[in-house]
Amino acid sequence: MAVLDLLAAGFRERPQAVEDEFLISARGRVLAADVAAPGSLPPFANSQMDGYAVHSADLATSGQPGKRVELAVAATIPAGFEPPALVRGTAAPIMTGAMLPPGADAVVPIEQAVPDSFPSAAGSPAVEVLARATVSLPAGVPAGQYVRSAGSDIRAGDPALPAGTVLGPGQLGLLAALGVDAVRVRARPRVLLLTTGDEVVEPGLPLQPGQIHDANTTLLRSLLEEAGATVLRTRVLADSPQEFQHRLHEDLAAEAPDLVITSGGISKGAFEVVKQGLGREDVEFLSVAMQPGGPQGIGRVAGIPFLAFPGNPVSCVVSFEMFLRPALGSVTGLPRPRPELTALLTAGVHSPAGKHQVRRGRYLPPAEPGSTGQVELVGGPSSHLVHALATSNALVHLPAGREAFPAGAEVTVWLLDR
Ligand SMILES: Nc1nc2c(c(=O)[nH]1)N[C@H]1C(S)=C(S)[C@@H](COP(=O)(O)OP(=O)(O)OC[C@H]3O[C@@H](n4cnc5c(N)ncnc54)[C@H](O)[C@@H]3O)O[C@H]1N2
Ligand code: MOO
Repeated sequence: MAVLDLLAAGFRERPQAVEDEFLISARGRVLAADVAAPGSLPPFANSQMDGYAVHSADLATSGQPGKRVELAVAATIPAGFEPPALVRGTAAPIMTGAMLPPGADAVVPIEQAVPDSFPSAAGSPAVEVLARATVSLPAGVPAGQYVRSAGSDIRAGDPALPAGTVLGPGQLGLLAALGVDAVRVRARPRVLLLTTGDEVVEPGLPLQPGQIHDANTTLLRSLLEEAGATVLRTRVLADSPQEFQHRLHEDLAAEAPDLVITSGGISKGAFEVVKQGLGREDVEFLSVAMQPGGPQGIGRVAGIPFLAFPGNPVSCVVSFEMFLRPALGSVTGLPRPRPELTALLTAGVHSPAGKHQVRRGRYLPPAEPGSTGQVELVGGPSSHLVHALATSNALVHLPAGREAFPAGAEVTVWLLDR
């Protein structure tokens, strides 16, 4: 809740909370305003089949079923042309998607005609091909048969998509069909992501003794982007509080983000760069009764929302999922991609009584739909276990106030792989 208040206030204060995005790069974005259809779909009555456009009255039933009618063949109507009116007593070869000629009110598929195929159009001028004297068609064709009438999908001016719609392929396809090439979407929260630690080295660079590769930047960037935020800048900063403070203020002055996230440097050691560097800022460092993700920092730096996550990679993930993802969802309008289920533990486990422990696990769906699945814990509770994280598909909640969870105990899991 504190994180949501912090983020929502900051995001609302930002002048550009919406932006225009071309359709081609709008997948996954959230519509900021209702979109009304600028035109109808289909825009004109057209044929649903390759066949003959007819006046249904010319094929009115006047005898037994199976009766056929011979009609004179009119000029062919390919897709993409505006045809002349259909003369009574004639049938015009028409292709799927081609505009129905004025007067025609039905289409007979080519399969029901005699002959039941069109001559090849290769090399012929489009509208003059397929000249044939007459065609035999079945009688008793109802008006409207195989006609896709104008506006039968959506009418001009009708609501197409409401504000708040998440733009997936179907929604983007509709907008494209309507001729819309850009949409107003909610702006993405912009994040400055700082990782700290003298021991932390970018992936790809060699390690000296005592050093480790930076997992947190990649983990947190991926989580942020998946949750609809954009990362303005990332940095790996050394354990110098002065340099940390200097760089942070420099970055904030260059381009103000909506949120700053740091990882590391906030617990009880001698070199807690974030804690020491922000001594005079409006940031509170606290200990949450959660494991991993116990040490946390929250506040504002130069008025900008600020969160400090602990340095262990799994602590970052758990902090993100518990505190930041719900708050980000509220400001972006994106749904939470973490289904919450109940599952039965495959083996018993102990958890510290005073803490909400979040373990990693593999969720196994139930054999019978409607019954409860199982979850098998992967790795131990320690927050450095990135391999265990990578081979898990769920976070497993062991709530505070209970120490023993026997095999078969019901627990809440959040699925990670959706
Ligand atoms: N005496 C105490 N020691 C510790 C406590 C405590 O309460 N008392 N809390 C422990 C817990 S829990 C955590 S979590 C960590 C949090 O410490 P910091 O936030 O200060 O993080 P660091 O010390 O900088 O790093 C912790 C750990 O994570 C590794 N790390 C840091 N950054 C990265 C990165 N970008 N990629 C991969 N790994 C990273 C770092 O090397 C450390 O191993 O404190 C405990 N200690
Ligand atoms: O709380 Mo720490 O985040 O266990 O690793």
